[in-house]
Amino acid sequence: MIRMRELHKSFTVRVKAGRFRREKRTVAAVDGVSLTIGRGEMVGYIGPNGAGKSTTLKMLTGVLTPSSGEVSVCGLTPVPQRTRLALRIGVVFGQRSQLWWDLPLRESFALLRHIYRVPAGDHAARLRRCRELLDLDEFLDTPVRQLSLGQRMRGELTAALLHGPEVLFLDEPTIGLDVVSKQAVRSFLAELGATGDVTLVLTTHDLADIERLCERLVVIDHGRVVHDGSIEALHTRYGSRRSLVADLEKPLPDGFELPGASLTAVTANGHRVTFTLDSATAGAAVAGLVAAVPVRDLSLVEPDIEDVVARLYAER
Ligand SMILES: Nc1ncnc2c1ncn2[C@@H]1O[C@H](COP(=O)(O)OP(=O)(O)OP(=O)(O)O)[C@@H](O)[C@H]1O
Repeated sequence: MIRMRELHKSFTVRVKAGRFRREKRTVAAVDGVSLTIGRGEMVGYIGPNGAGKSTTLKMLTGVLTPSSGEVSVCGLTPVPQRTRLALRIGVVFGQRSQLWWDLPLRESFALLRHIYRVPAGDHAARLRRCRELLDLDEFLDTPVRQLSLGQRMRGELTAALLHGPEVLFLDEPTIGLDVVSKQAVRSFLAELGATGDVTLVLTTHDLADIERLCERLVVIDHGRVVHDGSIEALHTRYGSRRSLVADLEKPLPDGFELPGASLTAVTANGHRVTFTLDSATAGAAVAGLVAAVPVRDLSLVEPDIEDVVARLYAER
């Protein structure tokens, strides 16, 4: 559905060199990305600020011409075949709007139907589904400029889907949304993905989006792919470990050691301890702990994707 081969995009920028001089410098925003994304995949495309995510999406959607390399989406070459491509893809850029600010949402949707020449029945069915799943009804007649960010984002998602695209590109779809709106958007996308009809490529700095939605995670840094695989593969590669958190009746005896685990945190009163499980199984660690000291409560904490991604970014 999406193919990139040795895709490059460079920008020429002028930088200050001395008091009066400016020098031309070339920034390789995307520096040899090769990826294939199949029909129905949900792919998280992440990376630190300036990594090249938006530039990649702009090349995939026909906004920017690549400096070199090949790109195809739905069998089309995005820039020269942009008009045909627009009928087959949906795009949501969190910071930009595709709606008409002065029109009520309902009228924006009606205009889009005409622009994309969507048969009335298909349009009505898709809109009905979005209204239900994204709770649009209470603000369908409000001009877009008066919508809250969360309401507008739900409108943007609907606008991107009304023509029935095969691929949906989302750039930071949950940025700035409150917890409830974020969950509404995520559940909606999860449901959309579950149908297997839409291929979804999502960039985000909110890793909860990825955990909830994407089986495949592509990490890009300095314009290059540094990881391509599942979240589990990322944990395995970076040696993420689970932790055992225990509330104790009294502090641990001096010099206490748990084989195969390391003590990583102790509260000031010594009553809450955290062990990272290196080679010990959770069962063995719990048994070792309860044999040494009376335990009030225990929990096992899965490795945090934020931690592993922070380590990956820091390493580079
Ligand atoms: N139009 C442009 N002109 C010059 N340089 C640009 C332009 N667009 C992007 N860049 C540069 O290309 C690099 C990649 O930018 P890009 O916007 O793709 O990053 P990003 O991964 O989307 O970052 P963020 O997470 O901050 O949105 C950056 O160094 C940026 O300054």
